[in-house]
Amino acid sequence: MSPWPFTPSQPRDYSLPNASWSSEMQRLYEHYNNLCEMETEGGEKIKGAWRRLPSYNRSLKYATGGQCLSKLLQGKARIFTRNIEEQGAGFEYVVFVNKQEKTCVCVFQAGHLLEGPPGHVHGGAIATIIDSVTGTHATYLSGPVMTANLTVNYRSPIPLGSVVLVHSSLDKTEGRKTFLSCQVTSTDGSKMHTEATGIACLCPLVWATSWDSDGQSSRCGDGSSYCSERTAEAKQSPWAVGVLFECILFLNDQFSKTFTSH
Ligand SMILES: CCCCCCCC/C=C\CCCCCCCC(=O)SCCNC(=O)CCNC(=O)[C@H](O)C(C)(C)COP(=O)(O)OP(=O)(O)OC[C@H]1O[C@@H](n2cnc3c(N)ncnc32)[C@H](O)[C@@H]1OP(=O)(O)O
Repeated sequence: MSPWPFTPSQPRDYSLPNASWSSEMQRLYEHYNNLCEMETEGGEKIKGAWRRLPSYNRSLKYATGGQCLSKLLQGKARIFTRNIEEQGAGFEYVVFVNKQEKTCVCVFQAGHLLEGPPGHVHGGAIATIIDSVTGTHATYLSGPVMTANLTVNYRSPIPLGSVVLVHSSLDKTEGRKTFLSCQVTSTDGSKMHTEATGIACLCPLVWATSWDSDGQSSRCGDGSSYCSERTAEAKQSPWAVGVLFECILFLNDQFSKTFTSH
């Protein structure tokens, strides 16, 4: 037993296979997982182009937020796509990212609780998985973001219980904004189910704190008054500096837990 009473228990990683996964889901998981590790001619294992991102049912329990921040946090909060206990009933998915190509793919199996039209997946559930994938992809590329815009075109219905691929790709970055495109296709790529575009906006605090002491931004360098105003505001009041500091620690912690730990 740990001598430190606040050591968090190891959270369940929902991106790993479970008994509800169909053979197609399992096959695609293994396909992308194999691309995460390569074998050299000498038989040595090295990192591949792809990475599997772990996924948890809550973001805050495992955070190291301080006193001010913890007052703002919701103890009962759960990640929307991971809040159904029954395996296979809701969103079963795993996200892989390709750093070099700046692309991202999610293998998604839609459970029976996601029904919209009879026997098919609800449009809101489809938008949710797209938002989660593009949001995760943008966070991986740019840092913690909020979705500012999501435009969805539904092309053909997704049968309930089926497995589909959700592809996300980077179109461009512009200041605080990351522009992404997303397609939901059948697993053999022959059928287009849904197409979407989205704009993810870097969280204001992270943006503001990316300014150096000389007022130059490490991210945009366009002299935006937004950033310098926020930084100046934060510097004026001591409590704000505390909260700001805790938020930076928290975001940094979330980011590293999600994207750099395995
Ligand atoms: C807390 C983060 C924790 C991160 C943890 C990381 C771990 C990741 C782990 C697991 C990932 C799970 C993944 C889930 C992902 C889900 C994502 C969501 O569903 S987010 C919820 C839905 N989204 C909202 O509720 C946003 C509500 N909107 C806002 O808060 C603001 O509007 C915000 C922050 C988006 C922008 O507001 P402003 O006041 O900061 O800045 P302004 O000046 O208004 O906009 C900045 C730029 O963006 C453009 N912009 C804003 N909204 C736009 C829009 N709708 N369309 C086009 N452009 C827009 C503006 O024109 C401006 O552009 P110019 O810099 O001037 O070029």
